[in-house]
Amino acid sequence: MKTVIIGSGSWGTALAQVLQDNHHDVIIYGIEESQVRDINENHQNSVFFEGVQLNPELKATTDIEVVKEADIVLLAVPTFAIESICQKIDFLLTKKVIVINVAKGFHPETNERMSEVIRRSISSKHLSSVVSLIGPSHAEEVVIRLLTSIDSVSQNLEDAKTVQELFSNHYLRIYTGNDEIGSELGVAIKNVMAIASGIIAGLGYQDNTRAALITRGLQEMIRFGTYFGGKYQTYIGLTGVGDLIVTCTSVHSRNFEAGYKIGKENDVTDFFRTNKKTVEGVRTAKIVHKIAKENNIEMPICEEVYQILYEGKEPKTCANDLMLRELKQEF
Ligand SMILES: NC(=O)C1=CN([C@@H]2O[C@H](COP(=O)(O)OP(=O)(O)OC[C@H]3O[C@@H](n4cnc5c(N)ncnc54)[C@H](O)[C@@H]3O)[C@@H](O)[C@H]2O)C=CC1
Ligand SMILES: O=C(CO)COP(=O)(O)O
Repeated sequence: MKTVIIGSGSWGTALAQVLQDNHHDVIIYGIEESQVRDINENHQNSVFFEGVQLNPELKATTDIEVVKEADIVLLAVPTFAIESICQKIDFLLTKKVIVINVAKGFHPETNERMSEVIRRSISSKHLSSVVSLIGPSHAEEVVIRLLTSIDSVSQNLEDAKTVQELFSNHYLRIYTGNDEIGSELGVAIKNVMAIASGIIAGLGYQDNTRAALITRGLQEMIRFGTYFGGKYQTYIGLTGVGDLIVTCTSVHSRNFEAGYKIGKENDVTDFFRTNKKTVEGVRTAKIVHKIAKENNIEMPICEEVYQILYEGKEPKTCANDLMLRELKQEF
């Protein structure tokens, strides 16, 4: 089975290396010629992983026609690019493929989850099923083969198992699941919580505050996810609390890093002026704000992050408002 990974960024490269380590037939398609050359000639992707030597067998190409040979296509591009890349490959696919999604967030205009976008954008004659391969996994750790566990989630459990077997090895353990809604909503919203976690760290708060944020953030994820049909159980798993912990506490998290800068400066202006990284939680905060409002779902932490990012509210004031809002029973 041949897998084509679309996207030569950090996660696409790390996951391609997993398949190469597992001796599967895999190639990366990238639009950045310099990254593709770096992988092929230097066995590095130095923009993302400074000083890391990749599996020397790993290959990349700038030729999109390579998807014609694919049995499995893994989309490792940011959420905003998923629809356009699906439309592009749909013209080229010659048979039914499993499409693996790893992006975390929503379509920027329609607010659909990633699996929904993919099913709408690739014709059924080319799509066997969509599998989301998601969970607590910083590419920086997977690429140096540090022990990691994530979920292979699909409405089609057989295809989820195929993906589980393909990627599992001594440093990456994959579980299967079929709660597509709960899992995809969980990994999207945790990015907003990671921004919040960075903000409180930037403001100078410490461990008590972070523990409170993670716990109450999880409650918001459960409230939102179960409202739309996600299972409660999913939120005590890898795509719930697991991914929430890793992004709220890790130095690798770009969402945390963004929040930290905003908290430290007590202002969002410079972040928007300078940021060039993929920080999915920024767009997700806007979408969650809209959906929560329309459906009357209480999301106080997400709402404060939205206010900071889009309404110019001062982070210090947000922290204060969260502490002093109406007192509640915990459950
Ligand atoms: N980096 C990580 O540790 C993890 C990332 N993710 C998710 O994976 C998704 C991708 O993120 P990263 O790889 O981290 O981002 P990245 O910023 O490291 O790389 C994104 C790559 O996508 C490419 N790209 C953008 N538009 C494209 C298009 N139309 N066609 C082909 N390539 C295109 C860019 O050239 C870049 O190489 C995000 O939704 C992220 O939340 C999920 C788990 C872990
Ligand atoms: O999703 C991730 C880890 O599970 C990556 O997090 P960041 O996008 O914040 O770097």
